[in-house]
Amino acid sequence: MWRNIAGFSKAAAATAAARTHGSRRCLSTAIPGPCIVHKRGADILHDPWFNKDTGFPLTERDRLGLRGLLPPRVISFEQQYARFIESFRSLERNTQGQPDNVVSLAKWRILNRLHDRNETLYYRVLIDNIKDFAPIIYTPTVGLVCQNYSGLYRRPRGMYFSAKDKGEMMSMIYNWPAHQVDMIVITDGSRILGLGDLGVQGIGIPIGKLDMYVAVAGINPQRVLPIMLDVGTNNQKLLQNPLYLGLRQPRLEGEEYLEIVDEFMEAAFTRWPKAVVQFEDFQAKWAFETLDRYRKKFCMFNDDVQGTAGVALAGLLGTVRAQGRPLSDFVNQKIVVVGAGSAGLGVTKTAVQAVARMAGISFAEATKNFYLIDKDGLVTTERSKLDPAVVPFAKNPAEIREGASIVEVVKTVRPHVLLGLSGVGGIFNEEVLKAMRESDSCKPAIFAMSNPTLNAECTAADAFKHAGENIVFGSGSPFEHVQLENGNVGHVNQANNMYLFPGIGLGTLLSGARIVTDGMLLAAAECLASYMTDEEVQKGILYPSINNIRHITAEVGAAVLRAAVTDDIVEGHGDVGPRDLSHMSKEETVDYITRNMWFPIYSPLVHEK
Ligand SMILES: NC(=O)c1ccc[n+]([C@@H]2O[C@H](COP(=O)([O-])OP(=O)(O)OC[C@H]3O[C@@H](n4cnc5c(N)ncnc54)[C@H](O)[C@@H]3O)[C@@H](O)[C@H]2O)c1
Ligand SMILES: O=C(O)C[C@H](O)C(=O)O
Ligand SMILES: [Mg+2]
Repeated sequence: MWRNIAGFSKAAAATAAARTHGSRRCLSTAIPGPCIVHKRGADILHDPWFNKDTGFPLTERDRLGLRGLLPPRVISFEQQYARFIESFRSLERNTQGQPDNVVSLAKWRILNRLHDRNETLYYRVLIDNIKDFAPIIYTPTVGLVCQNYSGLYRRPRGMYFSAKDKGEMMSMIYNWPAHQVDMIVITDGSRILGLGDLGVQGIGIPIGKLDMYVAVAGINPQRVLPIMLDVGTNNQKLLQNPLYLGLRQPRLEGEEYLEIVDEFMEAAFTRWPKAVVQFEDFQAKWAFETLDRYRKKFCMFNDDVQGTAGVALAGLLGTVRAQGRPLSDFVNQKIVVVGAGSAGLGVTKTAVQAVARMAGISFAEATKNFYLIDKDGLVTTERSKLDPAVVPFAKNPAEIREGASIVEVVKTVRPHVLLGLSGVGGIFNEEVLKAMRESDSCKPAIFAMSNPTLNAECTAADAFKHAGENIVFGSGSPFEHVQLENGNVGHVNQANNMYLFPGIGLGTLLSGARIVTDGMLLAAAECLASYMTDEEVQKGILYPSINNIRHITAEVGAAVLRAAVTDDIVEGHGDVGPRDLSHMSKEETVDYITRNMWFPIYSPLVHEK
């Protein structure tokens, strides 16, 4: 058992993955409540939310005017499920030996077609097979999907607001057919994973993140909304592509840009005042600017800045535990962060704050053991035109020279941790990794957090091969565990914000918090950091298996909710008021959260005109 960084909450939650159920649209009951539908016949078959395909029982076929529109035999949900899994496995067999990209896109297509047809079955196969399917609907395949989006596009999903819609958004928002929206993920496509500016094609990211919200956090899929804010693109290849589906103009800048985002935020919160908005994959300058601009005004957070920071902090604390040292030793860890963008700066700032808090020193003093490297090398005070956001972390050039390379910094500093958020594949090369063998840590940690796979700073196999078999390893995209020469298995952690953003959104939503506070974000990180047992952490396992992600998400959601109560910003959710929330014990909060997580099962459909 260990105490967390703030020292106020208790350690490791049980890791047993409690399956969390909650019936469709009603709270968890053994028999699902009926679902009111305002359409009949073929219209129902074409609505993926209501459609049960061959699963419609005969009585429902009668009631809903479906008789004759389906083959006569009724197939059970379990049979439909098995049928889909079999077609997926057969696709795997039939594409063996084909290039990875071709196989990945084929898998994405088959899942996407199911999503378009039958949401209940889609989310059920996602939940039950999250380890296999997350890499398809999320990183890395989602990156490939975004790159090829204009060609893959078949039917719309989510909403598109473009620079041409200025002045119209307040009415456009009412075009969205669902009455209630709980979770919105928005991007402007300007920094999609490590793939750069993909313009309108970046819509794949909000779709993938919201799929995770449904599968992992149990957000009702009828209440999620992916948003693309198309303000143009600076990607010349896209601008020249005749099939490109976005605005063919350079990106708006300055006030013109902010006016578009302002207008969207006003429109969205006017229609759905209780929604939570997640900003995703905005280029650094707009990520920071919009976070500053909206975080006190709207219920929003930036996943790349804040979600990533929490996951990285949990990983950094886990690294200290993996060394067999007390958590208080975190203040002595030397940490090199490569990449000073929205993610790298968010991580560095949060980790420095944690050191300052633990050691009882100022933020400035706490930066001593942190080294920040960007595309021009080590950031020092000598650099001309220093970005104000990196100023607090700039080193004295007397310690190491301005612009020093990664390998130079690693050799000089002998860091405990080397963490990459640069978006540049392979920059933790053999020389850099070998230099980590001289680390002052008995268990050096390497986090290659950039996505997708080809943009990772190094592969898992190379990290264990060159940096040594005793390292702790984390990567943003999944890699296979590594068979080590010493007979052990080199564990690969997926250091990805997917372990936090679903719980942050869920806890915020179910508390009815007006805003997302630092206290809520810290609680999320602490919950993740304390989730693993000492025994697991000693083996280099810092995060739960993705198979347990629904469980950790409920725990994170509860931690976020309780922090919101502490910060006195909750307004309640549905029938549950702020007083009810504040009287819940920790266990009751987890129970409240899990009972409100949607779970895909067919409900009886009842037609109403
Ligand atoms: N694992 C996760 O959960 C997670 C979360 C957020 C972002 N990311 C990944 O992190 C990467 C960066 O995201 P971001 O939003 O910070 O991007 P960004 O564009 O804001 O920042 C990139 C940073 O990397 C630096 N850089 C570029 N080339 C470099 C080089 N050769 N050497 C050293 N530094 C270099 C840039 O100067 C910049 O500071 C992306 O690949 C993204 O997918 C991962
Ligand atoms: O999308 C991910 O997989 C993580 C992160 O948000 C990223 O931008 O890379
Ligand atoms: Mg992101």
